[in-house]
Amino acid sequence: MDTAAQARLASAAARVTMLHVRARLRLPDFDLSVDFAAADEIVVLFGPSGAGKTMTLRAVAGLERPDDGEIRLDDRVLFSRRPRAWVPPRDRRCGFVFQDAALFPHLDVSRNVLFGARVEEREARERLDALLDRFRIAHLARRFPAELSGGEAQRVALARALMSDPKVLLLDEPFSSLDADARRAAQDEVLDAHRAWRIPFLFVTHDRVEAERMGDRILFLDAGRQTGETRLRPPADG
Ligand SMILES: Nc1ncnc2c1ncn2[C@@H]1O[C@H](COP(=O)(O)OP(=O)(O)OP(=O)(O)O)[C@@H](O)[C@H]1O
Repeated sequence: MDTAAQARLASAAARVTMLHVRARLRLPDFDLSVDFAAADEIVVLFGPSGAGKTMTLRAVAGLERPDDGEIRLDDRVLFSRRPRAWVPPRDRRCGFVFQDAALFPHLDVSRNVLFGARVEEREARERLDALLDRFRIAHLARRFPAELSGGEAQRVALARALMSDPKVLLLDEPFSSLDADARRAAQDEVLDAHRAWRIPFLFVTHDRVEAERMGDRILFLDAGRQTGETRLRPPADG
């Protein structure tokens, strides 16, 4: 990768960010109630189907409005019940990688990634090239989503989410449709990206092996409640 572009990606990553999530959300069957913080680490949200993992990510991204609580990135309040505060999703600086990649079918790989851009065109082009390179998808730049494998599509989704220079990355069971080999490769890709970006990653899975492979910390969720927490790796210095 071009060294100037690499440095630019890395400098965006150098900022230390702390995400604070305290949210209560009324759901049809139970109240979701979560209270945790994430530093520049990978926090896995782990639990059975319907536990509230996706809803937690959606609340952080601003796709759901909690009934109570506060969500904060460093000092910036994204949501608060009292006093009232609400930052719309597009201004939250949260990258989101969905279960099925959710690429725009009518846009090629380059345009899908560029869609996340928040900067002027020349800089966006430079970031695009660096990200295509980093995620080994430069040779796929002109292909459309229907012409990609599942693993390639998720690499494009990851590049698109990071294109916006997010302060937090949300990943909702991103690899559940991949076979074992592709899944392992994709997990390595995310671990590698986390080492470079050093921002909080919230990673949802209901696969125990994946949770232990990916997480610095695992938060256990069941029927909307946090039922426990395990730290797998010590916090990074500083
Ligand atoms: N759009 C919605 N409107 C109302 N309730 C919903 C909606 N989406 C999900 N729920 C409910 O909220 C609860 C939490 O769902 P959520 O999708 O967060 O679970 P999850 O832990 O991510 O599960 P899975 O592993 O199956 O994706 C469930 O009881 C679900 O039925």
